[in-house]
Parts: sequence; structure tokens; C-alpha cells
Amino acid sequence: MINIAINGCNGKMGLVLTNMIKESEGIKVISGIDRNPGKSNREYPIYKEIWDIKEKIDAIIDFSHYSNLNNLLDYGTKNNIPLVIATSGFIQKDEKLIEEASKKIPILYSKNMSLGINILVELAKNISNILGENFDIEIIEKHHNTKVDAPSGTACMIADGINKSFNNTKNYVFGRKGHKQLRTKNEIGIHSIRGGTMSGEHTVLFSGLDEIIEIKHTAITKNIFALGAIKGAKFVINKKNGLYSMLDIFNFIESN
Ligand SMILES: NC(=O)C1=CN([C@@H]2O[C@H](COP(=O)(O)OP(=O)(O)OC[C@H]3O[C@@H](n4cnc5c(N)ncnc54)[C@H](OP(=O)(O)O)[C@@H]3O)[C@@H](O)[C@H]2O)C=CC1
Ligand SMILES: O=C(O)C1=N[C@H](C(=O)O)C[C@H](O)C1
Repeated sequence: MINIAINGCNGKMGLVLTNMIKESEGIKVISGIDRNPGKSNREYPIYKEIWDIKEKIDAIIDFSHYSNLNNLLDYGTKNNIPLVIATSGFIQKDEKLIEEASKKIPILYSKNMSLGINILVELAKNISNILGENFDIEIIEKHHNTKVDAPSGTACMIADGINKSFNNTKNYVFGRKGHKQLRTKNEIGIHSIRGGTMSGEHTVLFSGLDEIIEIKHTAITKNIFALGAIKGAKFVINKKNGLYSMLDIFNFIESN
């Protein structure tokens, strides 16, 4: 049995993950952490501080807030606990900290836990390699009206993937308010839409002369992210120190 703590257990993903783990074999939530522990009733204890966890846990799944990162990494590295980090909104400096911590413990970090998005990133890289500079690339992401960070981590992950195909020469342009010049060839536009209960939609547009290629992924429910996180926890607990992505997991699942 794999014993899990959920960081951000009172949030939307915390609830979906709790319910999905209940129906999964070989894995159980035994602790939760959230800044307002009394807000929800769960079948496991909820702590305000990660340092208060009393149970013996095998891994932590983090769907919380980017401001929690230091505590999470400190706790993980000091207690030798593998981490699945799904939270978004980190800046480059934070990602450097994740990389550093992964020298001491195994960390699975992915801005999107779904299989589909990870495939979309690979497709977008391939399309970019084929099209070269001839098409303008824009990414549009749509999420629910309670999402606190913009652009989505996934939109950045897609942009970073595409940028690799251009030897990291592209600039990112977030919206175009106030722009008084033409779009340049070396930009990737990133645009955020917020509304209702959309679980997450990402579209990449490759716009050329008189033709458009569009690839889109839609998360129909949040279950897909929870499922990926569960696979992530099962994967990461048996790994050596290092930084892993969902692509490592899908290879792992195929070969097992
Ligand atoms: N990688 C992936 O596939 C996915 C990643 N995510 C990411 O996971 C994170 C959580 O998503 P979601 O569950 O929808 O968000 P919620 O806001 O619903 O949940 C976050 C939880 O963390 C708590 N929290 C703890 N510390 C803080 C803090 N310092 N500031 C704000 N909140 C804090 C919140 O408390 P309170 O309610 O009091 O604010 C809340 O209970 C987000 O970053 C989101 O982008 C989401 C889905 C998929
Ligand atoms: O906040 C969300 O809901 C999501 N956040 C992640 C992101 O920022 O990309 C992943 C997913 O799109 C849902």
C-alpha cells in the first residue's frame, strides 16, 4: 500500500484526487495539508503545516499554490520523501529550486498531468520542425473562473516545447494590449481566457499564408489530472533521485 499526503487537500484538485484515490487499488491518502484545515471534512487528518504530519508517508502529491514551494521542498528533502508536484505558477527561480531538490530526492514535476497534453506538446514540436519560420504560432488557453494564475503552466510548457524546435530563439508575448507595432516572426503569442467551470483547454494555432493548422486538447473533467498524479506517485516512489516528467511515466506504463 502506498501512503500519500495531499498538499492542498481542501482545494478543487485535492477533493477530486481524494475521491479518485478512494477508488484506486494499492494507494491511500493518510494525511492532508491545507492552510485552512477546518474547511473540509476528510477521512484523514488535515494539518495546517507540512511539518506537523504525524503519519509515515511514502510520497506527497502537491496541488496547492506556488507560494508553498520552499516548505514542500524543505520537508521532502529533509525527510527523504518523493514528491509529485502538479502546482502551477512557478517562475524560473522556483523551477531551479525544484531541480536542485531533485538531486536529493525523486521528483515528478509536470505542469499538466494528462496524457493528451504531453502528446500535444510532442506534436507541436514536430509541426514546428516541419513548418520552420513560415507560420505564426499562437497559444490560447481557457480555464475556469477560479484559476488564480495566468497564463496556465501548460501554455508555458507548450511554448517551451515549441521554442526548443527553434533553438530557444522565440519571444513570448502575453496578450497584445498597448502594442503599436506589427507581430514579429520570432514571437509566440500566449492568450488566457477565464470563465465558468472549464477544466482546461489548450489550442495551438499555426497560421500561414491562406491556411491554418490548429491542434487542441480539452480536459473534459479534472479526473484526468488526478489520474495522472496517481500514476505519478506510483512511479516516483521507486525511482532514484532525479527530476522526472510525465513522458517518463508513459514510457514506464508502456513497458510494464
Ligand atoms: N499539473 C496539473 O495537471 C494540474 C495543476 N493544477 C494546479 O494545481 C494547483 C491547485 O489547483 P486547484 O485545486 O484547482 O486550486 P484550489 O485553489 O481549488 O486549491 C488550492 C488549495 O491550496 C490551498 N492553499 C494553500 N496554501 C495556499 C496559499 N499560500 N495561497 C493560496 N492557496 C493556498 C488553497 O486554500 P484556499 O482555498 O484557502 O485558498 C486551496 O485549498 C493550481 O496551481 C493549479 O494550476 C490544477 C489542475 C491540474
Ligand atoms: O488550474 C487548473 O485548473 C489547471 N492548471 C494547470 C495549468 O496551469 O496548466 C493544468 C490544467 O490546465 C488545469
